Amino acid sequence: MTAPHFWQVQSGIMDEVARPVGAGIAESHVQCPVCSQEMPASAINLHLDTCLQVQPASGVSVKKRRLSCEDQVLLARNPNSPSFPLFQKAKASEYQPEGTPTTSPFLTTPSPRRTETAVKGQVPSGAVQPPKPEELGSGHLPKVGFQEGQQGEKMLAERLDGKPLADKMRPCSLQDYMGQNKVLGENTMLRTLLQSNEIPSIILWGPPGCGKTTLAHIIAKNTHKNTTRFVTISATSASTNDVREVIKQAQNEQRLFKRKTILFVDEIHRFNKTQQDTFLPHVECGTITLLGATTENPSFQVNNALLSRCRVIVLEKLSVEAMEAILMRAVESLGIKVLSEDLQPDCRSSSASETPMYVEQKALTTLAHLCDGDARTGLNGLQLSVQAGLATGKDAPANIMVIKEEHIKEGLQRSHILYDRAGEEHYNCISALHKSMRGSDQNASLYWLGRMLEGGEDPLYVARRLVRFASEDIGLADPLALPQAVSTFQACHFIGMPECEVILAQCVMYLARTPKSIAVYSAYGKVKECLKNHKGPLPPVPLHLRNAPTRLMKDFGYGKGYKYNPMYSQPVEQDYLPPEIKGIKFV
Ligand SMILES: Nc1ncnc2c1ncn2[C@@H]1O[C@H](COP(=O)(O)OP(=O)(O)OP(=O)(O)O)[C@@H](O)[C@H]1O
Repeated sequence: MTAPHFWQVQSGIMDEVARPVGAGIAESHVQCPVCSQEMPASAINLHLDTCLQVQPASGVSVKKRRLSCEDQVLLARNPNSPSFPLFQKAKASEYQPEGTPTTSPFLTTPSPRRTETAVKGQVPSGAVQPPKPEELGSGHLPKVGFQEGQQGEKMLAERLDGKPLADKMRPCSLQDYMGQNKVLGENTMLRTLLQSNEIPSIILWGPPGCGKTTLAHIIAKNTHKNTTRFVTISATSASTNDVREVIKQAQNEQRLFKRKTILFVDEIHRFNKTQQDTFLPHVECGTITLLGATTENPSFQVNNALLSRCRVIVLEKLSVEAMEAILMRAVESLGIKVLSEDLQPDCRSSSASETPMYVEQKALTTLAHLCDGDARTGLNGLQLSVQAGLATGKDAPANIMVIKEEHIKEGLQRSHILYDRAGEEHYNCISALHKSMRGSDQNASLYWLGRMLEGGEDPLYVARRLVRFASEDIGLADPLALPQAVSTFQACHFIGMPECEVILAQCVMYLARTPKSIAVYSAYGKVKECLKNHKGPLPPVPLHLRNAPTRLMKDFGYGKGYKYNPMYSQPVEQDYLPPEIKGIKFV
């Protein structure tokens, strides 16, 4: 049986290889577009690899391309294996050393149409350009030697040009992936799975810059067999149609080429529930292995059904030690020398044309502390400092540039405080503030207040929480707390930031110091509980407690027998609760 022989022009989001439509139904046959030989659909992939190396098809340009890490790993394992990853994140593009043979037949320049229709934010892996200096990067930059003088300086500038240093330094292997020992150390579930090459669907949850995207790429590379391909999309830019297209392509790949798809969805929490639902059946049946990354608590942001089909791996902020190792690797790759405290820069080798660059060890340590476990912030801070050093380097004495602690601090001018006003950190910090005030710890209370305000929190949000606290945790132990908190809210409303920070601090200290009582809060809780648990219709309001504004109501007995307390000099014997719940105590 001969399969139809027209070439399907797929939408560009995933396509770089034209392939026969209709092939693959019950061991159908397809015709090789290069040598016209017919063969089972399952064999076309391997055949094309060999065939195209022998005789490239006319009209199919077999261009040399920068290989991604995935390709390199794949080729190292099996130089003849087909390789046509259909997505490649621009930021993950990797450096292909000159002269490395490219054996994949499908590494072609995409048609303009395909490029145009590419998923926003994605670069089809066929979008091949010769490597530009700013794109060089496979997690290791070629080192720059200062003995090359101004040329070395120029090369250093070029290395720093273009893509951010953090992207260029993205590790390709677990050896260069620092920290996260809790999830990647010996005998951890993830490491065992990686070793066994069997990867389930995973949600990587962690703060920005802790290495979620990087780890997903490493996982994909690790499992990259002939039978797997890696596709990435970002939930910030991909539409529902893009998701459907990815799934359709994954199904085709499964059906025609028996290849599974590992789909990396960055910022998966940005997809709405419907979009997340789209993945469900395909994750369930194994067409797609989902690797999702999120900075938000997945229990709130990821569909429960999807969550139950994935393992959640929690990544933490990178430790200072891990950050130091990451920075050191970048510094080495850039050819910058590290200056420990007792060492002086070596001027002897610098001629008038040379501008060697050094970085103080102390500056690196400070940067590792300041970037708050976010490797991207750390690497970009380093990049800025080096670039600033290069810009002013000409004036440096003896043509030596030393990056000092103060340069690093300037490079990190923006607030490095991690605080996501819309996300989990917002709730974590307000909870910490509430608990510190409850524990009457003024110091801690002020600290958490500062974390929020300096991170850009809305002061009125904090003020509203203080009003609530004044009642919930202080209540009648200090009835002045509530007016204090309400005044604070009003004052913040009048004045705004930054002036209102001291007003908030004053109120926080007052609330932390003052005595606490939850009597009101818990009593009202019991009332709610009583109403919720009441079986049958709620008891009517006793007649003597009812108001009787009309004659008819009076005739019905409303208000009858009510004892008006001010008329009595003695305490009045009277029931105020319905007889059905007489004697119940809330206080
Ligand atoms: N554990 C790590 N080891 C080495 N480098 C790392 C590590 N984590 C992050 N990096 C560096 O930081 C950069 C940013 O990391 P990555 O994109 O993986 O973070 P992320 O957690 O996905 O962040 P975001 O949530 O903001 O997308 C990487 O390109 C890499 O250079």
